[in-house]
Amino acid sequence: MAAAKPISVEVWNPSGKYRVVSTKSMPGTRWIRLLTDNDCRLEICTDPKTILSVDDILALIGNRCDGVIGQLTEDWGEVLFSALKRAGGTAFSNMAVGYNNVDVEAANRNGIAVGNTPGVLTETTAELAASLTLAAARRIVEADQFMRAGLYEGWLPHLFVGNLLKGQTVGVIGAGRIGSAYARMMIEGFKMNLIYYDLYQATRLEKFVTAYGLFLKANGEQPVTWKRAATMEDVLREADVISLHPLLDKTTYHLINPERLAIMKKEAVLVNASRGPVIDEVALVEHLKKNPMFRVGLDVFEDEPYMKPGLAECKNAVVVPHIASASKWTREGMATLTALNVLGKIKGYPVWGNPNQVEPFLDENATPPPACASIACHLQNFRDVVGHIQSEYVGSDYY
Ligand SMILES: NC(=O)c1ccc[n+]([C@@H]2O[C@H](COP(=O)([O-])OP(=O)(O)OC[C@H]3O[C@@H](n4cnc5c(N)ncnc54)[C@H](O)[C@@H]3O)[C@@H](O)[C@H]2O)c1
Ligand SMILES: O=C(O)[C@H](O)CO
Repeated sequence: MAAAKPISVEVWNPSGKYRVVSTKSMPGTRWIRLLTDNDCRLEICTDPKTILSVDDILALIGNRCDGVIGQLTEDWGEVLFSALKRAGGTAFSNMAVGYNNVDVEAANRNGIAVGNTPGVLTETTAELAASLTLAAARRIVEADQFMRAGLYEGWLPHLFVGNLLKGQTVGVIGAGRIGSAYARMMIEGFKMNLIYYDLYQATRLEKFVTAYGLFLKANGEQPVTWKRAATMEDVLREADVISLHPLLDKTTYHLINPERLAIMKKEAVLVNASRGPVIDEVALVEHLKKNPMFRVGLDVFEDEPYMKPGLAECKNAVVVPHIASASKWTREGMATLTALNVLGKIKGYPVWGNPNQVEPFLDENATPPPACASIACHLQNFRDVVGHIQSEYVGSDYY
């Protein structure tokens, strides 16, 4: 096999015993300190390419590498995991909670633990989903463009009329950590009623809505209500706003398809901050064109970084470039968790007991616990991944 092309890196703590590679520079410095203070030589890729190819990453792994911090845009399969194993590596962490870019079986075959970053991005991502909901419902982007184009001539009764959220129904598909956080924001913030669909019951979320409903009633206001839908179609038929928060797997690929779009309300708002392929984007573009009152807010796209033809021209779509977890605190925390996942595995630490409670790892003023913060897939601990890592925490009771 031809030697892989060298790729530029920035080296920290050159004499460190363990070699850790990060395929990207990440926000903050704590993650760097945690690794270098623990005898790691850290190499951060400085190649300006946005998405590294498998060959680029092979070059980074080289002949000796203990662990890699990678990105959701990279294709982590047999080629990379077997190379990492040959280089003596045991640890990989995705800088993301979702790891649909990772072939966990290949990682398992090669004895590589796979880490992810749950919890630290829950509120940040839910807040972006809420922002997209408001932007789509109240036509913020269209109105902004109108202003900047110098078209505003004065207040008019029909100008950019949108949807009121109060008293309407918010539908959540995938009421896990982020879906539940989003639901709470929309219910508490806008007094919306909830209908949700998940494989598991979101008991804590249900209790929250019940208690909030009682509070409103006691104060002479219309109480909010909740319903766990028996089918996804029930959510799509009943909700005025629908936000998608499941993981991407075979069961959620093209979950929103032409048939399901057809049963949604003509003036519904659909939001996606999960993964692009959860929506059949070609069908969505058709639907947007035929139904100008139907609006979407999209953070993710089927063929990122591209949009399907026609989407960019749809005025009833608000589109942002996969920035849902992009708050400073969250991105720095994600970097910390990925570093601690890799470091913990290299040091032989146990897997942290609850991947939904990662706060002890994020305290800047304390030494993190001697544990792998969140390992989604591990040779001796291949407990879920397909059945889902958080299977011990089912009931979606994270939030
Ligand atoms: N846009 C972004 O930047 C961004 C940021 C964070 C997370 N995400 C995506 O959001 C996803 C969810 O993250 P999370 O932390 O809330 O995960 P989570 O595991 O807490 O929640 C996922 C929920 O989806 C449910 N689910 C699985 N299959 C389903 C199905 N077929 N139908 C209905 N529900 C189903 C699960 O039971 C679970 O409750 C991630 O996997 C990731 O892909 C995107
Ligand atoms: O899965 C994730 O974490 C996001 O897509 C990036 O934050």
